[in-house]
Amino acid sequence: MSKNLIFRQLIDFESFTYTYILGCAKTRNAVIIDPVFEQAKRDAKLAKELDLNLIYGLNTHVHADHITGTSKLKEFFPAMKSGLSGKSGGVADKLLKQGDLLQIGDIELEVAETPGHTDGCLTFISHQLRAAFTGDALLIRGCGRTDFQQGSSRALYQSVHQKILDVLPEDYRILVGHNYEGILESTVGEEIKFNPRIMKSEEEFVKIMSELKLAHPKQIQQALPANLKDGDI
Ligand SMILES: N[C@@H](CCC(=O)N[C@@H](CSS)C(=O)NCC(=O)O)C(=O)O
Ligand SMILES: [Fe+2]
Repeated sequence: MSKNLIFRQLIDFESFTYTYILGCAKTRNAVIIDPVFEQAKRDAKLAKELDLNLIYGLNTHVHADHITGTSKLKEFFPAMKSGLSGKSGGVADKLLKQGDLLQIGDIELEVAETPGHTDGCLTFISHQLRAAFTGDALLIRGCGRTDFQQGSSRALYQSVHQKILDVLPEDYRILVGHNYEGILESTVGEEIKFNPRIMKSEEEFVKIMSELKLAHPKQIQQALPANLKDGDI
């Protein structure tokens, strides 16, 4: 990892959400990706202890299973700008799209649109960290469900292949939105070799996804309306 980067992964044990802080060691500016409302105090305390100034709070998508911490974090970092896909239907300080580059001190974060789990899913790519923050589009040995929020299995299949697995080097880290089995991260090469859903043909993938039959997330009724307003509850 580049010496100029500060990187932390945090977990919310209620929703098994991973939150990431990526900071520039020189300017001390930092971004937080997918923070959770109930963990905002913890995240802000850690950022301050690391002498980091959160300038962006990004959401990979409008989460269905927890309320985002982006609005709450502004109580601790009033100048922080939230970011969300312009195609999500939600509000944020910065509406992001394919190809946007976010500058965080000396760190650059590239925005890739990866719809399918929701129509406004984004993946954030850091070439300095050699990592992709995939949200729920690509999970470790899995992928996001496609049965609500304008989900589309075909769109997800194309997104994950065309924007992540077919184009990024095999050593790039895959930093996901959730893992329910305690696995922290993966790599592009590992997912190409072992992902049992996405490495099938598109037709097989569509069938697998239609047969998942998962229960809806417990917090979906509160989470969706709150997250469309940036977690401002
Ligand atoms: N049981 C959890 C929700 C589990 C779930 O639906 N996870 C989502 C990501 S959060 S939108 C998903 O896409 N899962 C795919 C999979 O294969 O597990 C709860 O009640 O919150
Ligand atoms: Fe999700």
